[in-house]
Amino acid sequence: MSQKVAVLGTGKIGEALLSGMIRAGWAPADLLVTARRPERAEELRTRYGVTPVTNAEAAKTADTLILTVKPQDMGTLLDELAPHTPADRLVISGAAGIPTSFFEERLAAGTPVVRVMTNTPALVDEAMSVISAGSHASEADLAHADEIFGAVGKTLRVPESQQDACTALSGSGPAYFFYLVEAMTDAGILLGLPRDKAHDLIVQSAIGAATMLRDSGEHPVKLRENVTSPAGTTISAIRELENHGVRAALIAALEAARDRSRELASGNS
Ligand SMILES: NC(=O)C1=CN([C@@H]2O[C@H](COP(=O)(O)OP(=O)(O)OC[C@H]3O[C@@H](n4cnc5c(N)ncnc54)[C@H](OP(=O)(O)O)[C@@H]3O)[C@@H](O)[C@H]2O)C=CC1
Ligand SMILES: O=C(O)[C@@H]1CCC=N1
Repeated sequence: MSQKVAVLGTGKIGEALLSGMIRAGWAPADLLVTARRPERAEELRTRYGVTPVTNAEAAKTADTLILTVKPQDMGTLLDELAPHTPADRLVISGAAGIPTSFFEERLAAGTPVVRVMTNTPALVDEAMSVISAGSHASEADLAHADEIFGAVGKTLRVPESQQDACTALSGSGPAYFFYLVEAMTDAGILLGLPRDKAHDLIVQSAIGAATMLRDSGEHPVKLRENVTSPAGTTISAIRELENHGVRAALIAALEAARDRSRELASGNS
C-alpha cells in the first residue's frame, strides 16, 4: 500500500513543498491537502490534482502529517487534530520556533514528531531544510523527512537546540539576500542606471557569486579579496560598508531573528 502524505495548512511553504514533491515523482493521488478557505482547497486540487480533505480526515487517512500553518495557528490546529491522530502517524512540523515537545504534549503518547525549518527557495528546488528529531522520532522517521524535503533542495540534520539559530540563518536567510538586491538596485538608480538594467546587473552578480561560493571550494574571504584590487573601486565600497557597521548590523539582525524564533515557542504573537 502506498504511503499517504498530508500537508495541513497549505500556504506558501506548504504549496512549495507539495509542488516539489510532485516534481520529484510523488503521485498526486497519494497527497492530501488541507486549507482554511474552500477556494484555496479547490485551487490546490485544480493546480496539482491533489485531494483536499479536512484536518480530521487527514489525520485519520495519511501516514505522514506535515503541519505548515503559522506558529500562532499551531495550537488551534493541534486541538483539532489530537482526537483523530493515532500515535503511529509521523508528524512533521514546518513552523518556526515551536519545539517538538509542544506537539508531543498535545498528541497521543509516543507520537513521533520531526521539526523542519525549510526556506522559500523550495520553489526552485534550492531549499535549505534543517531537520531535528523529537523524543519519539526514529532514524526511519528522520529518513522519511529527509526524503520529503530532499525533493526541494538540500537537507541537514541538527540537534533541536540549534533550530532557532538555523531559522535565523537559512529560514529567514533568503529575505536578507532579497533585501540586499533591493538596496543595491536602488544604488544603481542613484548612479544613473535604469531600474531594469540595475536589477539585471545585481541579480546576475548574485547568481555568479552564489555559484562561486557553492562550487569553487574557496573561503568567502578569499573570493572577496580576489575582487578587491589595491587602491581600486571595491575597497572604497568595503570601507563604507565597514564605516556604516554593516557586519555588526547583520550579526545583530540574525541574533534578533534567533531571539524571535525562541519567543514564538512560548506562543507570543
Ligand atoms: N515563509 C517562509 O519563508 C517560511 C515559513 N516557515 C514556516 O512555515 C509556516 C507557514 O508559513 P507560510 O507558508 O509563510 O504561511 P502561510 O500563511 O502562507 O500558510 C499557512 C496556511 O495555513 C492555513 N491555515 C491556518 N490555520 C489552518 C487550519 N486550522 N487548517 C487548515 N489551514 C490552516 C492558512 O490559511 P489562510 O490562507 O486562510 O490564512 C494559510 O494558507 C510557518 O509556521 C512559518 O514559520 C518556514 C520557513 C520559511
Ligand atoms: O519570518 C518567519 O517567521 C518565517 C520563518 C522563517 C522564514 N519566515
